[in-house]
Amino acid sequence: MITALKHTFTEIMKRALEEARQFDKPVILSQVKSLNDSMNPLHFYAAGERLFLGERFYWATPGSRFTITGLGNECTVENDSAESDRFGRIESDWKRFKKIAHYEDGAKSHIGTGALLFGGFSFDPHNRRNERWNNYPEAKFFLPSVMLTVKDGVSFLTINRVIKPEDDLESCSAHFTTIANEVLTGKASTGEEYVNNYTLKEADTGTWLSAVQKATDLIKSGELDKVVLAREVQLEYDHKINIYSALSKLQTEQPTSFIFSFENGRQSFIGATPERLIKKENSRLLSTCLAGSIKRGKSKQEDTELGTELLNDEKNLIEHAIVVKMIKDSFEECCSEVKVSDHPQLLKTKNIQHLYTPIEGSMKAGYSLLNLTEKLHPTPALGGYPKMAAVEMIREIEPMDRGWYAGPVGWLDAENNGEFAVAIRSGLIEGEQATLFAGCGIVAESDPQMEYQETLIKLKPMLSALGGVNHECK
Ligand SMILES: C=C(O[C@H]1C=CC=C(C(=O)O)[C@@H]1O)C(=O)O
Ligand SMILES: [Mg+2]
Repeated sequence: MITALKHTFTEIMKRALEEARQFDKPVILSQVKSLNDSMNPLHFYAAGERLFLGERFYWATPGSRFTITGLGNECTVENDSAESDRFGRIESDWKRFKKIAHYEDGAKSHIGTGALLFGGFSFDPHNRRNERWNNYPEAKFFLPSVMLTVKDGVSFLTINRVIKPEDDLESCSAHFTTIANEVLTGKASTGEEYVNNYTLKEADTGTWLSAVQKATDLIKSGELDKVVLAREVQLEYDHKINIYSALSKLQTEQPTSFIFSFENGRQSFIGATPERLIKKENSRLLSTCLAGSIKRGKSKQEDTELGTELLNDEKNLIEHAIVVKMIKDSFEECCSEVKVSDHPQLLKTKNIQHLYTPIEGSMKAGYSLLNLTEKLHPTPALGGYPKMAAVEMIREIEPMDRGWYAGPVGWLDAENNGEFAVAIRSGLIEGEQATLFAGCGIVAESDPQMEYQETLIKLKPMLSALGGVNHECK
């Protein structure tokens, strides 16, 4: 529970220290201020490089209406459990912390301020591991040292400290003062603008096409209804990739998507995903069924015609309906007042149009955000249907390790409100190298070459953000 008290911050710190000593357990103390001048969240991210390189995150909802930017890591909540309890363990480890928040300068408790965890989950803990994902375990979250939350143009600064029984008042107090001084005066270094010289490698294209063919055969023989198969491409630059510049481009070019970055040591996992998995605001739950795709038109008229074609295309409608059914069934189990429309709409991003059905409900007692995340993941937009058969088929025939691609990425706060998106249209970046991922829902009517073309469109947002928009994959 967050406790907001009208005491001076020193008194609150003393109380947090006493509690830590009395129960011999760390206490999270959060100081939240509302800022008079709004801050640019990406500049804040860039300014954090000097002190917090390797421990930063960024999250922006479509249109940047809500952003959280975290710097530093007060504590990591993680597990490498291959069992289904990896979600529940994050929740119980997080609940175990006593949290005390102090809201200053008229700031009130807002969802997404105060103590908050940001991170994500891998797609499939049972899949083989590629060593590039070594620092991304099955579940990993950071409690930032300092965080900027911007909601509808209003900025809040949260400073967190994990207070341990052996801490003293002076060092705690110095932590809050130093961080506030550093981040409010720090200058953003946005890095070098680069000329994009890179080479692109597509691994296993033939293997992927055969996998799609095999999947359609198995679907036709009745083994399952749908499976999502993904592939990866590797980019090698002649300079270090500028993450700030990539995030800025994603933000400008993909305004209908969630923009995220999880910087973890020397690697950053970033992307612009149009697909929300789950959002919880008090008892209100929202999810998005997004599956079925077509390219954008070159003219307005062609774009509308393509959209109409998608809305009436049987193969894509089947791909979409399987997702709606699964999410609706899960919502009906966990929610009252489930609302879902009978027909999909179109969701357009810069490069692609999708079939889109939002779904909402009022969460029943006994469920939680991470509960729902576990229940939904992977939806048939990322895994397939039935779930287990699809995930097993992916393990068997997809020629790669997805790591965190297509897994849930997002945040939860002290009240267990929060939001997760599915980490598609994404890439893992380290130094001069990037690995980008894209997948497609395969149903009986799928044609391998058409699905391959669909992956090319899905790679475009990240290729463009990294400066390679005109590259045509083979
Ligand atoms: C798996 C991906 O997209 C999913 C989300 C929307 C549409 C999809 C499709 O039409 O195939 C995919 O299910 C991806 O972008 O890597
Ligand atoms: Mg598709």
